[in-house]
Amino acid sequence: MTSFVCLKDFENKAFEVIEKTALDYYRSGAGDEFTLNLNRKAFNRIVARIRIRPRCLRDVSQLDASCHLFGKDLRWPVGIAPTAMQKLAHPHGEAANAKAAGKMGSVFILSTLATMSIEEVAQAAPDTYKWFQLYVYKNRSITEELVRRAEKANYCAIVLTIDAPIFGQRWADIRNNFSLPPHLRLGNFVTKSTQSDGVRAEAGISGINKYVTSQFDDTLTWRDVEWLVKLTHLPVIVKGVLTAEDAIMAQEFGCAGIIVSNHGARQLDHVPASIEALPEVVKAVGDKLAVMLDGGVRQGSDIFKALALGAKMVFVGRPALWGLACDGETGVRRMLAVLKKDFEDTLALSGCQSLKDIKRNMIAHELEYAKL
Ligand SMILES: Cc1cc2nc3c(=O)[nH]c(=O)nc-3n(C[C@H](O)[C@H](O)[C@H](O)COP(=O)(O)O)c2cc1C
Ligand SMILES: CCCCCCC(=O)C(=O)O
Repeated sequence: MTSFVCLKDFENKAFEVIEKTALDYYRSGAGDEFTLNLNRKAFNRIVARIRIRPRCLRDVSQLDASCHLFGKDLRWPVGIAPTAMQKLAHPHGEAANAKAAGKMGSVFILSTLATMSIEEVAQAAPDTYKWFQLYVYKNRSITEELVRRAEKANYCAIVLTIDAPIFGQRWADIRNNFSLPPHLRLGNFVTKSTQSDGVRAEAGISGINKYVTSQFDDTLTWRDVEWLVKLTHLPVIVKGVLTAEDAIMAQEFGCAGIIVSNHGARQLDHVPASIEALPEVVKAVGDKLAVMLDGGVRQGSDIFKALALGAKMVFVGRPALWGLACDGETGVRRMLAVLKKDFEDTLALSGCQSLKDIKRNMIAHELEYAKL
Protein backbone atom coordinates (compact mmCIF):
# COMPACT_ATOMS: atom_id res chain seq x y z
CA MET A 1 0.00 0.00 0.00
CA THR A 2 2.95 2.33 0.51
CA SER A 3 3.36 2.25 -3.28
CA PHE A 4 -0.21 3.55 -3.84
CA VAL A 5 -0.12 7.00 -5.40
CA CYS A 6 -3.76 7.72 -6.20
CA LEU A 7 -7.23 6.65 -5.03
CA LYS A 8 -7.65 4.33 -8.01
CA ASP A 9 -4.85 2.17 -6.55
CA PHE A 10 -6.94 1.66 -3.38
CA GLU A 11 -10.02 0.91 -5.47
CA ASN A 12 -8.22 -1.68 -7.57
CA LYS A 13 -6.91 -3.49 -4.48
CA ALA A 14 -10.32 -3.32 -2.77
CA PHE A 15 -11.96 -4.88 -5.82
CA GLU A 16 -9.60 -7.85 -5.37
CA VAL A 17 -10.30 -8.38 -1.66
CA ILE A 18 -13.99 -7.61 -1.07
CA GLU A 19 -16.42 -10.49 -1.54
CA LYS A 20 -18.60 -10.05 -4.67
CA THR A 21 -22.01 -9.38 -3.09
CA ALA A 22 -20.60 -6.75 -0.72
CA LEU A 23 -18.51 -5.23 -3.48
CA ASP A 24 -21.56 -4.92 -5.71
CA TYR A 25 -23.47 -3.22 -2.86
CA TYR A 26 -20.65 -0.70 -2.33
CA ARG A 27 -19.75 -0.14 -5.94
CA SER A 28 -23.08 0.03 -7.68
CA GLY A 29 -25.36 2.91 -8.58
CA ALA A 30 -29.05 2.95 -9.42
CA GLY A 31 -30.53 1.85 -12.73
CA ASP A 32 -28.20 1.62 -15.70
CA GLU A 33 -25.66 3.68 -13.73
CA PHE A 34 -25.81 6.69 -16.03
CA THR A 35 -25.30 9.12 -13.13
CA LEU A 36 -22.70 6.90 -11.47
CA ASN A 37 -20.54 7.27 -14.56
CA LEU A 38 -21.43 10.95 -14.83
CA ASN A 39 -20.27 11.69 -11.26
CA ARG A 40 -16.73 10.82 -12.30
CA LYS A 41 -16.95 11.94 -15.89
CA ALA A 42 -18.26 15.33 -14.81
CA PHE A 43 -14.93 15.97 -13.17
CA ASN A 44 -13.13 14.73 -16.26
CA ARG A 45 -15.44 15.78 -19.04
CA ILE A 46 -17.21 18.85 -17.74
CA VAL A 47 -15.30 20.21 -14.80
CA ALA A 48 -12.02 19.17 -16.37
CA ARG A 49 -13.08 21.51 -19.11
CA ILE A 50 -12.59 24.05 -16.41
CA ARG A 51 -8.92 24.77 -16.24
CA ILE A 52 -7.05 25.91 -13.17
CA ARG A 53 -5.37 29.29 -13.80
CA PRO A 54 -2.20 28.95 -11.76
CA ARG A 55 -0.43 31.96 -10.28
CA CYS A 56 3.33 31.97 -9.84
CA LEU A 57 5.91 33.42 -7.42
CA ARG A 58 3.55 33.52 -4.47
CA ASP A 59 5.65 31.88 -1.70
CA VAL A 60 3.88 28.62 -1.05
CA SER A 61 6.40 27.40 1.54
CA GLN A 62 3.86 27.66 4.40
CA LEU A 63 0.70 26.09 3.01
CA ASP A 64 -2.43 26.25 5.11
CA ALA A 65 -5.26 23.97 3.91
CA SER A 66 -7.36 24.53 7.03
CA CYS A 67 -10.97 25.66 7.01
CA HIS A 68 -13.50 26.80 9.56
CA LEU A 69 -16.97 25.28 9.63
CA PHE A 70 -19.75 25.31 12.24
CA GLY A 71 -17.42 26.87 14.80
CA LYS A 72 -14.71 24.27 14.33
CA ASP A 73 -11.23 24.55 12.78
CA LEU A 74 -10.48 21.66 10.42
CA ARG A 75 -7.05 20.75 9.04
CA TRP A 76 -8.36 20.48 5.48
CA PRO A 77 -11.74 20.64 3.74
CA VAL A 78 -12.33 16.91 3.21
CA GLY A 79 -14.52 14.59 5.26
CA ILE A 80 -15.82 11.04 5.08
CA ALA A 81 -19.40 10.71 3.81
CA PRO A 82 -21.79 8.35 5.62
CA THR A 83 -21.84 4.86 4.16
CA ALA A 84 -23.87 2.02 5.59
CA MET A 85 -22.54 -1.32 6.84
CA GLN A 86 -18.80 -0.75 6.86
CA LYS A 87 -18.01 -4.09 8.52
CA LEU A 88 -18.63 -5.65 5.12
CA ALA A 89 -15.28 -4.08 4.16
CA HIS A 90 -13.30 -4.80 7.33
CA PRO A 91 -14.09 -6.30 10.76
CA HIS A 92 -13.17 -3.03 12.50
CA GLY A 93 -15.76 -1.22 10.35
CA GLU A 94 -16.88 2.27 11.33
CA ALA A 95 -14.51 2.47 14.32
CA ALA A 96 -11.47 2.13 12.05
CA ASN A 97 -12.84 4.65 9.58
CA ALA A 98 -13.64 7.18 12.32
CA LYS A 99 -10.22 6.80 13.93
CA ALA A 100 -8.47 7.32 10.59
CA ALA A 101 -10.57 10.41 9.90
CA GLY A 102 -9.62 11.85 13.29
CA LYS A 103 -5.92 11.23 12.75
CA MET A 104 -6.10 12.95 9.35
CA GLY A 105 -8.13 15.92 10.63
CA SER A 106 -11.24 14.97 8.63
CA VAL A 107 -14.87 14.98 9.72
CA PHE A 108 -16.41 11.51 10.00
CA ILE A 109 -20.14 11.10 9.32
CA LEU A 110 -21.66 7.97 10.87
CA SER A 111 -24.57 6.37 8.99
CA THR A 112 -27.82 5.45 10.78
CA LEU A 113 -27.30 2.04 9.15
CA ALA A 114 -23.82 1.49 10.56
CA THR A 115 -22.70 -1.94 11.71
CA MET A 116 -21.53 -0.34 14.98
CA SER A 117 -23.54 1.83 17.32
CA ILE A 118 -23.35 5.59 17.83
CA GLU A 119 -21.80 4.96 21.26
CA GLU A 120 -19.28 2.33 20.13
CA VAL A 121 -17.91 4.64 17.44
CA ALA A 122 -17.80 7.57 19.85
CA GLN A 123 -15.88 5.47 22.33
CA ALA A 124 -13.44 4.17 19.71
CA ALA A 125 -12.77 7.62 18.25
CA PRO A 126 -13.45 10.15 21.01
CA ASP A 127 -11.20 12.83 19.49
CA THR A 128 -12.60 12.62 15.97
CA TYR A 129 -14.93 15.42 14.89
CA LYS A 130 -18.11 13.40 14.18
CA TRP A 131 -21.49 14.12 12.63
CA PHE A 132 -24.44 11.73 12.64
CA GLN A 133 -26.41 10.94 9.46
CA LEU A 134 -30.10 10.45 10.11
CA TYR A 135 -32.75 8.42 8.34
CA VAL A 136 -36.23 9.17 9.65
CA TYR A 137 -38.15 6.12 10.86
CA LYS A 138 -41.92 5.81 10.62
CA ASN A 139 -41.73 5.37 14.38
CA ARG A 140 -40.73 8.88 15.42
CA SER A 141 -39.67 7.81 18.89
CA ILE A 142 -36.91 5.70 17.26
CA THR A 143 -35.84 8.75 15.24
CA GLU A 144 -35.87 11.02 18.26
CA GLU A 145 -33.90 8.53 20.29
CA LEU A 146 -31.20 8.36 17.58
CA VAL A 147 -30.87 12.14 17.71
CA ARG A 148 -30.65 12.16 21.51
CA ARG A 149 -28.03 9.40 21.48
CA ALA A 150 -25.94 11.32 18.92
CA GLU A 151 -26.17 14.49 21.02
CA LYS A 152 -25.20 12.62 24.17
CA ALA A 153 -22.24 10.92 22.47
CA ASN A 154 -20.83 14.30 21.33
CA TYR A 155 -21.62 14.16 17.63
CA CYS A 156 -21.56 17.77 16.45
CA ALA A 157 -24.19 17.91 13.67
CA ILE A 158 -27.16 15.97 12.34
CA VAL A 159 -26.98 15.22 8.63
CA LEU A 160 -30.50 14.52 7.40
CA THR A 161 -30.53 12.57 4.14
CA ILE A 162 -33.38 13.90 2.01
CA ASP A 163 -32.87 12.08 -1.30
CA ALA A 164 -34.07 8.72 -0.05
CA PRO A 165 -37.84 8.62 0.57
CA ILE A 166 -37.68 5.17 -1.01
CA PHE A 167 -34.83 2.90 -1.99
CA GLY A 168 -33.10 3.43 -5.35
CA GLN A 169 -33.21 0.54 -7.79
CA ARG A 170 -29.76 -1.04 -7.58
CA TRP A 171 -29.89 -3.87 -10.05
CA ALA A 172 -26.75 -5.59 -8.76
CA ASP A 173 -28.25 -5.92 -5.25
CA ILE A 174 -31.48 -7.35 -6.64
CA ARG A 175 -29.59 -9.86 -8.77
CA ASN A 176 -27.41 -10.85 -5.79
CA ASN A 177 -30.32 -10.99 -3.31
CA PHE A 178 -28.14 -8.72 -1.17
CA SER A 179 -28.46 -9.30 2.59
CA LEU A 180 -26.50 -8.34 5.64
CA PRO A 181 -24.53 -11.54 6.49
CA PRO A 182 -25.76 -13.29 9.68
CA HIS A 183 -22.65 -12.39 11.72
CA LEU A 184 -23.31 -8.64 11.25
CA ARG A 185 -25.95 -6.39 12.83
CA LEU A 186 -27.16 -2.85 12.39
CA GLY A 187 -25.32 -1.50 15.43
CA ASN A 188 -27.86 1.10 16.45
CA PHE A 189 -30.74 -1.31 16.81
CA VAL A 190 -29.49 -4.54 18.34
CA THR A 191 -31.88 -4.36 21.24
CA LYS A 192 -34.79 -2.68 19.46
CA SER A 193 -37.79 -3.82 17.50
CA THR A 194 -35.97 -2.44 14.45
CA GLN A 195 -33.93 -5.64 14.36
CA SER A 196 -31.32 -5.98 11.67
CA ASP A 197 -32.95 -9.29 10.81
CA GLY A 198 -35.03 -6.99 8.62
CA VAL A 199 -31.99 -6.69 6.36
CA ARG A 200 -32.56 -10.17 4.96
CA ALA A 201 -33.44 -10.62 1.34
CA GLU A 202 -36.52 -12.00 -0.32
CA ALA A 203 -36.74 -13.08 -3.93
CA GLY A 204 -36.64 -10.00 -6.18
CA ILE A 205 -36.07 -7.51 -3.36
CA SER A 206 -32.74 -6.91 -1.65
CA GLY A 207 -32.68 -7.19 2.13
CA ILE A 208 -31.82 -3.56 2.63
CA ASN A 209 -34.61 -2.43 0.29
CA LYS A 210 -37.07 -4.57 2.26
CA TYR A 211 -35.82 -3.10 5.54
CA VAL A 212 -35.98 0.49 4.29
CA THR A 213 -39.49 0.04 2.88
CA SER A 214 -40.79 -1.31 6.15
CA GLN A 215 -39.03 1.16 8.48
CA PHE A 216 -38.29 4.51 6.78
CA ASP A 217 -40.87 7.29 6.57
CA ASP A 218 -41.72 8.07 2.94
CA THR A 219 -44.19 10.83 3.94
CA LEU A 220 -41.37 13.26 4.81
CA THR A 221 -41.72 16.94 3.83
CA TRP A 222 -39.97 20.18 4.73
CA ARG A 223 -42.26 20.34 7.79
CA ASP A 224 -40.33 17.37 9.15
CA VAL A 225 -37.10 19.28 8.64
CA GLU A 226 -38.63 22.06 10.71
CA TRP A 227 -39.53 19.45 13.37
CA LEU A 228 -35.93 18.19 13.43
CA VAL A 229 -34.43 21.68 13.60
CA LYS A 230 -36.62 22.36 16.66
CA LEU A 231 -35.90 18.96 18.19
CA THR A 232 -32.13 19.30 18.40
CA HIS A 233 -29.66 21.96 19.49
CA LEU A 234 -27.18 20.62 16.89
CA PRO A 235 -26.85 22.19 13.44
CA VAL A 236 -28.99 20.35 10.88
CA ILE A 237 -27.40 19.75 7.48
CA VAL A 238 -29.52 18.41 4.63
CA LYS A 239 -27.80 15.94 2.31
CA GLY A 240 -29.04 15.25 -1.20
CA VAL A 241 -29.86 18.72 -2.57
CA LEU A 242 -29.43 19.09 -6.35
CA THR A 243 -31.48 22.22 -7.13
CA ALA A 244 -31.56 25.90 -6.23
CA GLU A 245 -35.24 25.49 -5.26
CA ASP A 246 -34.50 22.89 -2.57
CA ALA A 247 -31.47 24.87 -1.40
CA ILE A 248 -33.72 27.86 -0.76
CA MET A 249 -36.19 25.62 1.12
CA ALA A 250 -33.32 24.33 3.28
CA GLN A 251 -32.36 27.86 4.16
CA GLU A 252 -35.96 28.90 4.85
CA PHE A 253 -36.54 25.90 7.10
CA GLY A 254 -33.55 26.66 9.31
CA CYS A 255 -30.82 24.30 8.09
CA ALA A 256 -27.23 25.23 8.86
CA GLY A 257 -25.76 23.56 5.79
CA ILE A 258 -26.36 21.65 2.58
CA ILE A 259 -24.51 18.74 1.05
CA VAL A 260 -24.97 18.84 -2.70
CA SER A 261 -25.15 15.13 -3.43
CA ASN A 262 -26.84 12.50 -5.56
CA HIS A 263 -26.14 9.81 -2.95
CA GLY A 264 -23.24 8.41 -4.93
CA ALA A 265 -25.71 7.95 -7.83
CA ARG A 266 -27.57 5.26 -5.87
CA GLN A 267 -31.02 6.80 -5.67
CA LEU A 268 -32.51 8.45 -8.78
CA ASP A 269 -30.50 7.66 -11.90
CA HIS A 270 -30.18 10.31 -14.63
CA VAL A 271 -29.89 13.20 -12.21
CA PRO A 272 -26.91 15.53 -12.68
CA ALA A 273 -23.51 14.88 -11.25
CA SER A 274 -23.19 16.75 -7.95
CA ILE A 275 -20.43 18.97 -9.36
CA GLU A 276 -22.80 20.01 -12.17
CA ALA A 277 -25.49 20.99 -9.65
CA LEU A 278 -23.11 22.88 -7.35
CA PRO A 279 -23.09 26.28 -9.13
CA GLU A 280 -26.89 26.76 -9.01
CA VAL A 281 -26.98 25.88 -5.30
CA VAL A 282 -24.10 28.21 -4.49
CA LYS A 283 -25.73 30.98 -6.49
CA ALA A 284 -29.01 30.52 -4.60
CA VAL A 285 -27.77 30.25 -1.00
CA GLY A 286 -23.96 30.21 -0.92
CA ASP A 287 -23.77 33.46 1.02
CA LYS A 288 -26.33 32.30 3.61
CA LEU A 289 -25.33 28.79 4.62
CA ALA A 290 -22.50 26.30 4.25
CA VAL A 291 -22.68 24.53 0.89
CA MET A 292 -20.71 21.27 0.72
CA LEU A 293 -20.49 18.51 -1.90
CA ASP A 294 -19.93 14.79 -2.33
CA GLY A 295 -19.89 12.45 -5.32
CA GLY A 296 -16.95 11.40 -7.46
CA VAL A 297 -14.27 13.35 -5.57
CA ARG A 298 -11.09 11.38 -6.19
CA GLN A 299 -8.17 13.82 -6.52
CA GLY A 300 -6.76 17.15 -5.38
CA SER A 301 -7.87 19.05 -8.45
CA ASP A 302 -11.49 17.85 -7.88
CA ILE A 303 -11.40 19.39 -4.40
CA PHE A 304 -9.82 22.59 -5.75
CA LYS A 305 -12.45 22.98 -8.49
CA ALA A 306 -15.36 22.32 -6.09
CA LEU A 307 -14.00 24.96 -3.71
CA ALA A 308 -13.47 27.42 -6.57
CA LEU A 309 -17.13 26.87 -7.52
CA GLY A 310 -18.16 27.78 -3.97
CA ALA A 311 -18.19 24.58 -1.89
CA LYS A 312 -16.86 25.00 1.65
CA MET A 313 -15.98 21.36 2.00
CA VAL A 314 -16.19 18.03 0.14
CA PHE A 315 -16.69 14.42 1.21
CA VAL A 316 -15.58 11.04 -0.09
CA GLY A 317 -17.77 7.95 0.25
CA ARG A 318 -16.50 4.88 -1.57
CA PRO A 319 -12.77 5.73 -1.32
CA ALA A 320 -13.00 5.30 2.47
CA LEU A 321 -14.57 1.85 1.96
CA TRP A 322 -11.77 0.93 -0.43
CA GLY A 323 -9.15 2.13 2.10
CA LEU A 324 -10.90 0.16 4.83
CA ALA A 325 -10.90 -3.01 2.74
CA CYS A 326 -7.20 -2.57 1.89
CA ASP A 327 -6.01 -2.36 5.51
CA GLY A 328 -8.56 -1.14 8.07
CA GLU A 329 -7.69 2.11 9.85
CA THR A 330 -4.23 2.22 8.23
CA GLY A 331 -5.77 1.85 4.78
CA VAL A 332 -8.21 4.73 5.29
CA ARG A 333 -5.46 6.89 6.77
CA ARG A 334 -3.20 6.17 3.84
CA MET A 335 -6.02 6.91 1.36
CA LEU A 336 -6.69 10.26 3.05
CA ALA A 337 -2.97 11.05 3.18
CA VAL A 338 -2.64 10.46 -0.57
CA LEU A 339 -5.64 12.73 -1.23
CA LYS A 340 -4.38 15.42 1.15
CA LYS A 341 -0.93 15.48 -0.44
CA ASP A 342 -2.52 15.74 -3.88
CA PHE A 343 -4.68 18.65 -2.71
CA GLU A 344 -1.73 20.43 -1.09
CA ASP A 345 0.31 20.00 -4.26
CA THR A 346 -2.58 21.50 -6.22
CA LEU A 347 -2.62 24.46 -3.83
CA ALA A 348 1.13 25.00 -4.11
CA LEU A 349 1.34 24.60 -7.87
CA SER A 350 -1.58 26.96 -8.43
CA GLY A 351 -0.02 29.59 -6.16
CA CYS A 352 -2.57 29.35 -3.34
CA GLN A 353 -1.27 29.65 0.21
CA SER A 354 -4.64 28.98 1.78
CA LEU A 355 -8.25 28.28 0.88
CA LYS A 356 -9.13 31.93 0.74
CA ASP A 357 -6.88 32.21 -2.33
CA ILE A 358 -9.08 29.70 -4.21
CA LYS A 359 -11.27 32.29 -5.82
CA ARG A 360 -13.62 31.89 -8.76
CA ASN A 361 -11.03 33.55 -11.01
CA MET A 362 -8.61 30.70 -10.29
CA ILE A 363 -10.58 28.63 -12.79
CA ALA A 364 -11.68 29.28 -16.33
CA HIS A 365 -13.76 27.33 -18.81
CA GLU A 366 -11.87 25.96 -21.79
CA LEU A 367 -14.06 28.03 -24.10
CA GLU A 368 -12.45 31.15 -22.71
CA TYR A 369 -9.15 29.87 -24.05
CA ALA A 370 -10.78 28.94 -27.36
CA LYS A 371 -11.76 32.60 -27.86
CA LEU A 372 -8.12 33.69 -27.85
C1 LIG B 1 -22.07 1.65 -0.02
C2 LIG B 1 -22.68 3.01 0.22
C3 LIG B 1 -23.53 3.18 1.30
C4 LIG B 1 -24.07 4.44 1.54
N1 LIG B 1 -24.83 4.62 2.65
C5 LIG B 1 -25.33 5.84 2.92
C6 LIG B 1 -26.05 6.06 4.11
O1 LIG B 1 -26.23 5.19 4.93
N2 LIG B 1 -26.57 7.30 4.30
C7 LIG B 1 -26.38 8.32 3.40
O2 LIG B 1 -26.87 9.44 3.60
N3 LIG B 1 -25.65 8.14 2.28
C8 LIG B 1 -25.11 6.94 2.03
N4 LIG B 1 -24.36 6.75 0.90
C9 LIG B 1 -24.06 7.91 0.04
C10 LIG B 1 -22.75 8.60 0.50
O3 LIG B 1 -22.95 9.26 1.72
C11 LIG B 1 -22.24 9.63 -0.50
O4 LIG B 1 -23.28 10.50 -0.84
C12 LIG B 1 -21.62 9.03 -1.76
O5 LIG B 1 -21.00 7.80 -1.50
C13 LIG B 1 -20.60 10.00 -2.34
O6 LIG B 1 -20.12 9.54 -3.55
P1 LIG B 1 -18.69 8.79 -3.75
O7 LIG B 1 -18.90 7.40 -3.23
O8 LIG B 1 -18.50 8.86 -5.21
O9 LIG B 1 -17.64 9.55 -2.99
C14 LIG B 1 -23.80 5.51 0.66
C15 LIG B 1 -22.96 5.31 -0.43
C16 LIG B 1 -22.38 4.08 -0.65
C17 LIG B 1 -21.45 3.92 -1.81
C1 LIG C 1 -33.81 4.78 1.24
C2 LIG C 1 -32.39 4.50 0.94
C3 LIG C 1 -31.71 3.83 2.09
C4 LIG C 1 -30.39 3.31 1.74
C5 LIG C 1 -29.68 2.78 2.90
C6 LIG C 1 -28.21 2.79 2.84
C7 LIG C 1 -27.74 3.73 1.82
O1 LIG C 1 -27.86 4.91 1.97
C8 LIG C 1 -27.18 3.21 0.59
O2 LIG C 1 -27.04 1.99 0.45
O3 LIG C 1 -26.89 4.02 -0.30
